[in-house]
Amino acid sequence: MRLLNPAAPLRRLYRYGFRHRAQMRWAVFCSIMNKLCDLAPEILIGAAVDVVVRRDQSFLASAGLVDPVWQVGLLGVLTLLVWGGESLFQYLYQVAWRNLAQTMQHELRLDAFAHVQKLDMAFFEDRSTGSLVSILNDDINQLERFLDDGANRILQISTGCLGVGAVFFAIQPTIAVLSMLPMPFIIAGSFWFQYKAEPLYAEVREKAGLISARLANSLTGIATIKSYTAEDREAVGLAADSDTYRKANGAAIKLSSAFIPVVRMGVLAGFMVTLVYGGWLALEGSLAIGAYSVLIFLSQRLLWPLTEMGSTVDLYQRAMASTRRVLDLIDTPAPALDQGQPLAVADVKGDIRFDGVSFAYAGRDRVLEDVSAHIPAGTVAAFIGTTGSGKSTLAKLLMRFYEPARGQVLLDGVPIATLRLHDLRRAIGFVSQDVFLFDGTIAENIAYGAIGRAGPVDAAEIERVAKLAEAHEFITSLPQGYDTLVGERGQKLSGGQRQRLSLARAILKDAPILVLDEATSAVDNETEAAIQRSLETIAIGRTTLVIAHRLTTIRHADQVFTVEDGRIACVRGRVG
Ligand SMILES: Nc1ncnc2c1ncn2[C@@H]1O[C@H](COP(=O)(O)OP(=O)(O)OP(=O)(O)O)[C@@H](O)[C@H]1O
Repeated sequence: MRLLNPAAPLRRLYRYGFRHRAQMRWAVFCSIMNKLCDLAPEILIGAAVDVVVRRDQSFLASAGLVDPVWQVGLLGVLTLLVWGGESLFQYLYQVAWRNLAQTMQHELRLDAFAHVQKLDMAFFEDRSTGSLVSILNDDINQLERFLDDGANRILQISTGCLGVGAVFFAIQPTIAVLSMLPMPFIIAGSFWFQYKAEPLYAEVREKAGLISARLANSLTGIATIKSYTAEDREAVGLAADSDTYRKANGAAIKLSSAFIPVVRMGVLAGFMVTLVYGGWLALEGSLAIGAYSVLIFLSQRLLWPLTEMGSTVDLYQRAMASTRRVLDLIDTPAPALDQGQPLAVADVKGDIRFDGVSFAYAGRDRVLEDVSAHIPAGTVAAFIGTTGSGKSTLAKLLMRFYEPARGQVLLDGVPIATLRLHDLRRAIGFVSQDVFLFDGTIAENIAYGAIGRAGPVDAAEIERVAKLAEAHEFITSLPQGYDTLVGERGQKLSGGQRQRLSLARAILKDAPILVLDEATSAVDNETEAAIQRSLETIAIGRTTLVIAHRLTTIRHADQVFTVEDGRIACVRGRVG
């Protein structure tokens, strides 16, 4: 049962690529035809020897073509045809396999990425970005390497064995049986190798993922590394990870390198039988010289390709270890974004109710305990409280990044758990505590807020929301203005500038609910006061949740909820 396991990812891959089966069959056909054409010259050489030695007694003569000159002529034409056929099918199979590899790689990458985007937050918290990038990129590339060449090689080796075996049996069954005796051992050896190599390659891929994770982590935190002069420490960390990768590969290399010499000894045994026993038969006159030369040439073609089995199986194992990782990722259950009750954003009033909500992050103690809060439509609610008390968690539950363990969150009286996830999120403009900007221009980052909206966003609208977020002034003072590139994660901007762009983006979204989690914590008092004035206008007609530490931020709130240790400790009315 265990030995069948290595084929499982291949079967899964086949099922995955089933829609391309016509292309796969064509590629398989071309590979087989190429191999058959490739084997034919040896038979033609044998026939040529047969013609010149036995002339009008030759095999071709017995087939009806008596004149040796015509026999040689026919062999010439056949040689031309099979060489032409070999070249043609080589071209065709290469194009077919490579295109198939490109198509499947492209689709796998897109499907895997689309699926990863749907997975819930807890999934990402348990994995590093680097290791996911390694699956989405390196592992998918491994698959391309196998489909480019490995699949064709496996087919050609099998075709070679079957084709040559058939000719052997037709010419001299005893030699066929004897020379093929090592084959079961070689095939069993290949399975044994697969069995041994599978966990080794799985480990190699896992270690490769760890290196990617470390590199991504270190490069993201480069400023911290520099400020703590921790370059050497990071280099040591990478050296350790790289070393475990090297060692994991070392174990695989040891195994795969032993495979070819062992196979070669089996091959040699088969070849010796053909050479020596066939020679004796030819000397005795019971085997024609032409047939003997065909057997000698073909035994090479039969057995030597088996030495390639090692590298092919090696390539296969590496590819399957990667395929397993990619397909496992695709098979990870994800919440359905488009299931549930539809919600038209235009119909959302914005009445929010937390009803006896309790929640704990996976493996942690309770963060929220029986939280109940009602935020009527169109009002501003502020959440204050000590750091780590659970304020952001409330906002995340409203966004349904997580599901409560007990209780429920309701929007306009409907439990949000029953709503279509995408619709719910479209109804909320969310400025999270850790601002994230994409590598692109300022205008592109603001325009992100209009995704999903019909029609393009014009420059005037971007400018309008930037003004409301008090960002217009600093943007226009930059040499490229709205076309300024913000750098990865917006690192070419200050913290306060990033926050204002993130706010502008959320304002552009124009959602009936606005959640501001420490949205102005990094701007100065004067700018914040200006933003507050804008927010007062923006808040009209929508429900606003403000999470803040500064009292000035929540001055105009209709209600203030104080969160302490995961509970609502106090509710007050308007403070401003
Ligand atoms: N993804 C997570 N996994 C596990 N624990 C988490 C996670 N996010 C937050 N926590 C924990 O949950 C608790 C509440 O966090 P939360 O971010 O809601 O606090 P907060 O009140 O918004 O704090 P702050 O005012 O510092 O922003 C904290 O103890 C935190 O350590």
